[in-house]
Order: sequence, then structure tokens, then C-alpha cells
Amino acid sequence: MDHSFLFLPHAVLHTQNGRVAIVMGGARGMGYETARHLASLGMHVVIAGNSEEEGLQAVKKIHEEGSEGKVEFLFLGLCSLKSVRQFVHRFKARALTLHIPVNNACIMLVSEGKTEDSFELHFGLNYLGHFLLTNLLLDKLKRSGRHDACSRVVTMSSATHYVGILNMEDLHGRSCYSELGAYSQSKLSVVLFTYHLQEKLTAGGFPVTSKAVDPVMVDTDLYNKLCIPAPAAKKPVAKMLFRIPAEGASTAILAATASQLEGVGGCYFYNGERTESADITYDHNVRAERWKQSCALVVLRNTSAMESTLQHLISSNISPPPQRQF
Ligand SMILES: NC(=O)c1ccc[n+]([C@@H]2O[C@H](COP(=O)([O-])OP(=O)(O)OC[C@H]3O[C@@H](n4cnc5c(N)ncnc54)[C@H](O)[C@@H]3O)[C@@H](O)[C@H]2O)c1
Repeated sequence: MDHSFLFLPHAVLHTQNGRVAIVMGGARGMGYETARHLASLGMHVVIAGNSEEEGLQAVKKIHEEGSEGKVEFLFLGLCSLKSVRQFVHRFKARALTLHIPVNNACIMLVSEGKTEDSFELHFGLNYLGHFLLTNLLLDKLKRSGRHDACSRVVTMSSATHYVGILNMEDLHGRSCYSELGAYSQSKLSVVLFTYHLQEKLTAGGFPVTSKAVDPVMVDTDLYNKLCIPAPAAKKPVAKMLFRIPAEGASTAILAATASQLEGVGGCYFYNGERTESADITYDHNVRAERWKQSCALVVLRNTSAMESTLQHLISSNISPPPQRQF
């Protein structure tokens, strides 16, 4: 059965029975709308997030709507690489397949701070957390995909990536921290990651694609912390300028499920259409360098070796090795 899609009438979305998705940050905002829609298409959806209360509420709401797919919550704290590894371990213990990870969780424009592993907050959560998570899930994605029905990695970027500056020597912006600089660097990094991942998957002949998504400006909690001179004007202004979350989520849903995008990867979607990303994202050497650097930062050499180490660490109740300090 095909489903019509209110916000993207040209998209052909087939039912997704038997497919499994994980939506990072799926308890609210666009993540919630994505989880809700994927479940309505019959997918088994895992909402991954750092608030159990919010996550369980989201699951309840989706169940109450009578979605066709199964929905559940699993804890994931993206500010901690240990939590990312534990999440992967718990997910794999479920012996489910995996077709669609939606790398959607984020923070934006927060004051200078560090993750549990001492990375700058935007860089650590928006980028490195999803980088490690995706890498640890790749074996599942490769096994679950088929060449006529690929697994699809969907990663949320933002138009701010166009003004992002990569500073490989000063990832944490310690010499001159700016909230916008930190957010935009994290969103540029996810595009580099998306394209480099596709290059590796294509070279290996794996049935997995990787796409970056820019949902345009959407009225979500992401803007709650912004300092607005007249707070009373915030809602009416937001209504005029921003889209609603269900509309914003439509591009991620399209990237995750649309039949016309089968086998399409290594590209950037804005507002439902494929478009060009920043020039630097097409530079293979920059992408390869950032990938190598990220592997070192999350202590990831090769996925299968990493997994067996992880199994060992978790079963012996030992914490993973300390991360490098920068
Ligand atoms: N809203 C916009 O205008 C806009 C524009 C461009 C791109 N985006 C991107 O879209 C995505 C979704 O944004 P949104 O607007 O729905 O934001 P939101 O604030 O509504 O949702 C963010 C989600 O991330 C989760 N999250 C935050 N910290 C976490 C942590 N430490 N561990 C696990 N989960 C955590 C939150 O719980 C929440 O579910 C983001 O990647 C954002 O960068 C949003």
C-alpha cells in the first residue's frame, strides 16, 4: 500500500513492514514527528534519547494514535561515548535487524561546555556521538540491507553548515569560542561524515546509503534558549517564519523511505529536494582527514574489533578506555 504524504505530495512512500528504525532524539520536535510517521508506515521504531520520561510519553502518544508499527524507547545519552556504546550493546542484545538510523538529536547555540569525554558540547553530541553510534551499527545495517531495499543512514544537518569553519587544530574553539561557530562546525562535520561514509559503503559494495538532511527552519524547542528581546512576540513570529515540526520532518522521512530515492546516497536534501552542500564537503581529502581524526577521538579502529572489546568491557563491568583530552 502507498501512503500519500501531506507535506511532500510527490513522494512515494510504501509501507515499511518488517523494517526497523532508530530515531535519535525521537521524543520531541522533528525526531518525534519522524518516529511517528515511520511507525504509521508499519516500521518498528526505537526512540533513542536521554530522557526516559519524555521518551516513554512519546511512545505512549504514538501507540494511542494506533500506529501500525511497534514503538519503544531505549536510553541514549549522546554526551557520553560510554552511553553510546552501552546503547549499541543493548540494541544488539535485542537481535533486531536495523534499516534506518536517523541521526537527529542535537543541541544548538549553548554556552561553552564539555561532554563527559571532554569534547566541546556541539562537536561531541551533534557530531562525534552520532559518528560513533553509526559506525558501531554499520555491521547491522550492512546485514539488514538488500540491493533493492538498502538500509539508509539519515543524518540531520542544517543550513548553518554553509558558514561552518573546520578548525582541525582547535576543534573545541578554545582560542575563540562562539556558539554559532561550534554549532555550524558540528553540522558541517556531519555532512563530511555522510559523504565519506557513502564513499566507503559504495567501495565495499554494501547495500547501505547515507544522506544528509536540512529541514529548513522549524519551530521546535531548539530555539527555547535563544535570547529574544520580546518573548511575547516569539510565538507569532515563529508561526510566520518557521515551519511546524511535522512539515520539517518531511525531508528526513523522504530520505528514509521514499521509493524514488532507493540506492541514492552521498548527497544533501533541503526542503524535500536534492541540493548542493558547501564546496568543502566535496573535497575527498578533507573528508578523509576528518574521518581519520574522528576515529582517533572516539577510539575506533575497526568496528568488529571495537565490538568485541566492548562486549568484553561490558561483561566484565569495566569502563571503556579514557578518551584523549584536548
Ligand atoms: N529546528 C530547526 O529549525 C532546525 C533547522 C536545521 C536543522 N535542524 C536539525 O534538526 C534536528 C532536530 O532538531 P529539532 O529542531 O527537532 O530540535 P529539538 O530540540 O526539538 O530536538 C532535539 C532532540 O535531541 C535530543 N537530545 C538533546 N540532547 C541529547 C543527548 N545528550 N542525548 C540524546 N538526545 C539528546 C532531545 O531530547 C530532542 O529529542 C537537529 O539535528 C537540528 O540540528 C533543526
